[in-house]
Amino acid sequence: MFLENASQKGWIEVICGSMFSGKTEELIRRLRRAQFANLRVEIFKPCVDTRYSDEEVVSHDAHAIRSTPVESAQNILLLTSDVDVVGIDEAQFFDEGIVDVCRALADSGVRVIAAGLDMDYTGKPFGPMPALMATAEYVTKVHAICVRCGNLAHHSHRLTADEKQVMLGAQDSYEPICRHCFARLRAGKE
Ligand SMILES: Nc1ncnc2c1ncn2[C@@H]1O[C@H](COP(=O)(O)OP(=O)(O)O)[C@@H](O)[C@H]1O
Ligand SMILES: Cc1cn([C@H]2C[C@H](O)[C@@H](COP(=O)(O)O)O2)c(=O)[nH]c1=O
Ligand SMILES: [Zn+2]
Repeated sequence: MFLENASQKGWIEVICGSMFSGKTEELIRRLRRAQFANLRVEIFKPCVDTRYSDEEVVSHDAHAIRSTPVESAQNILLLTSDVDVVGIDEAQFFDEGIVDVCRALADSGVRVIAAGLDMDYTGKPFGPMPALMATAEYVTKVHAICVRCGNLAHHSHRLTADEKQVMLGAQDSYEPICRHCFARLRAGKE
C-alpha cells in the first residue's frame, strides 16, 4: 500500500521478479493511481527494449502506458525537472548510473517506481537490480506460475541456445519456471 499523496515526499519502490510475473502490470497499476491523484507522472524505459512498442510500456497481457525511451540513465534526470512520480520499466537494462539517478530523484522529493528482472536466464543477478533493491525503501517481488509444474516461478528459463545476457523476447524464447524445475534443467534431467 503506497500513499499517492504522502506529506514527506521522495522514495524508491522496486518491483522485481521473473518474466511473466506481473512486474509491468503492477508498475502500470501504481502509475495509473498516481495519475488519478493528478500527480505529474513521467515513465521511462531503455531504448533497447523495442519488444512490443517503441514508445509505450506494454505488459504481456497488452496493458500499455505511454513512455519515453532513453539511451542512458542520465537522460532521465534531464527529462524530470517538474514531476512528482517517475516510473521506470526494464530497469535491468540500464547502466549502474540508474542507482544514483533514482537516489537523486527520491532525495529531491520524487516517488520513483522501478520494475525489472532480478535474475537473468542463468539465475545471476541482473545489471543494476541488486543495487537498486538495496537502495529502495520498498521492494516487491512478484511471481509467475511455473509452466512445468504450477508452482510459483521466480526463474526465467531461456528456450534458445543464445548465451548473451541480453536477448529480447517473450513466450517465443522464455518460460517462467520454479526453483525445482530450474534445478532439474540445470542437472540435465529434462
Ligand atoms: N506462466 C505465467 N504465469 C503468470 N502470468 C503469465 C504466465 N504466462 C503469461 N502470463 C501473463 O503475463 C501477465 C503479466 O505480464 P507482465 O506484467 O508484462 O509481466 P512481467 O513484466 O513480469 O514480464 C499475466 O497477467 C498473464 O496474463
Ligand atoms: C531472462 C532474460 C530476459 N531478457 C529479456 C527478455 C525480455 O525482452 C526482457 C524481460 O521482459 P519482462 O518484461 O520481464 O517480461 O528481458 C534478457 O535480455 N536476458 C535474460 O537473461
Ligand atoms: Zn516447476
